[in-house]
Amino acid sequence: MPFIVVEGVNGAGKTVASSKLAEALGNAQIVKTPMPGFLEELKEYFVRNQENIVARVTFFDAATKHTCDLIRDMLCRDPNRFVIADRYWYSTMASHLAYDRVFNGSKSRDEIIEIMNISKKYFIRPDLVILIDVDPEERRRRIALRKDGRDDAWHTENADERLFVAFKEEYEKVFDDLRKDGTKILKVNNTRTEIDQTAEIIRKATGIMLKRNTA
Ligand SMILES: Nc1ncnc2c1ncn2[C@@H]1O[C@H](COP(=O)(O)OP(=O)(O)O)[C@@H](O)[C@H]1O
Ligand SMILES: Cc1cn([C@H]2C[C@H](O)[C@@H](COP(=O)(O)OP(=O)(O)O)O2)c(=O)[nH]c1=O
Repeated sequence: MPFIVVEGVNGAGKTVASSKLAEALGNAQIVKTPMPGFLEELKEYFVRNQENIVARVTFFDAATKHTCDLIRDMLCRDPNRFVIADRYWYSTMASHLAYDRVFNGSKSRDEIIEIMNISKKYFIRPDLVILIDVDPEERRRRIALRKDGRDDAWHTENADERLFVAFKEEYEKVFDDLRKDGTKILKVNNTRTEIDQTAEIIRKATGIMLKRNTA
């Protein structure tokens, strides 16, 4: 039941890396958090809403649970299939703590952690979590190259480097906890490598860490 999560800030290269990894693994399916089509209008509302961070995190938590339920079904139907999640619980935790810090002076920090720790019990634990990192300048360059130029991690005109820095710092804390509970973590810096080089690093490391042949 191989379940892999790909995490990273927006523009890190999660989507590209997930599809390259799925290609290399063969029998693999990619899911997203939130899944396209999951309560889209509400998602748009909450993506714009930075004031009520507790309502926002509750929505994204439910979206993550929805993705998790799909993953469970997929893994039950075909135990040999790899499922790759482009964002998961860790995004929801880290992004909302970052939001709260930058926009609300960490007013709701304890509440976000409490909500997320309740929901954690319902989540399937991944076999491997891949964290893709990218330096700020390169991330800016890649975001600017996007068709609409939007920084879609935040979908907001208030998106700025403070959020990016806070998101990365919160990811680090989330990953410290993850390491303590024994989850396998692969950290890859995607700043100075070409897409195919990054894909190759991830393919090889995934094979070794999951003891699978990914050649
Ligand atoms: N190693 C790389 N070198 C150059 N461009 C990259 C690299 N990895 C990803 N990109 C580009 O950066 C952009 C963001 O990648 P994407 O996979 O959409 O990121 P994410 O899903 O994390 O937001 C895309 O245009 C992608 O083609
Ligand atoms: C999981 C999660 C995602 N998001 C955001 C990140 C994206 O902007 C959006 C997902 O929208 P989507 O357009 O589906 O993904 P992307 O643009 O990254 O390919 O949801 C949160 O704000 N909080 C969360 O907890």
